[in-house]
Amino acid sequence: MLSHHPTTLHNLLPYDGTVLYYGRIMAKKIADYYFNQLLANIEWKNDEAKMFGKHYITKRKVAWYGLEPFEYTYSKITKSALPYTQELIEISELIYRLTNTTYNACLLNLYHNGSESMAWHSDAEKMLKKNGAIASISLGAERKFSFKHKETKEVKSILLEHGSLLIMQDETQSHWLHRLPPTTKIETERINLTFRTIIKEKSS
Ligand SMILES: O=C(O)CCC(=O)C(=O)O
Ligand SMILES: [Fe+2]
Repeated sequence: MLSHHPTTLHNLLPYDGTVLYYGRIMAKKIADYYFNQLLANIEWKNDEAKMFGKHYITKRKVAWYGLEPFEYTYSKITKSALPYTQELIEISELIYRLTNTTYNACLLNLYHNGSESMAWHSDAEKMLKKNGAIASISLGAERKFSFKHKETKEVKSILLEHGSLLIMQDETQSHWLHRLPPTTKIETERINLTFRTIIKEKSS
């Protein structure tokens, strides 16, 4: 079920990148189903980070899955991807049907409530395909999501609905930061899936 025809999608960003919000791409019942399945079946771990020689553990939980056991380094911690679960296979097929784009890995985040957030960053790690698209699926609590231009500091925000799809593509990661701001208004969980394309390192 596609709520918006692709030709009616408009770019949320005024320049230097493309962010397309597809809105809710599945019925509420289906979104509820995936939320519950992912909550139960994903190997959620507390995110760890090393900064200035200190070791931090976040309340937010994360998981890393892929079509191959890709190693992914974020917050200076390297993890090997687990094989896609049935739900990840189905959701990636749904994204393919809507956008005609494929991905080979998925980073998952579990925010227990509005106090858990993600700080300003861009997803431009070396192992990610340069200017490759990132497909973001949101399930559970509706949260605000913001973009900030690295030079002009212009901010654009959007509400990410239950069962929705957002695509970040083109130069977005080079010119814009994004974040999931904390909020005191949300007391329930949100799951986010970002499908990405990992490039294999050339063997020398
Ligand atoms: O939770 C979100 O919507 C965004 C997560 C994100 O930006 C990331 O995992 O890189
Ligand atoms: Fe991100």
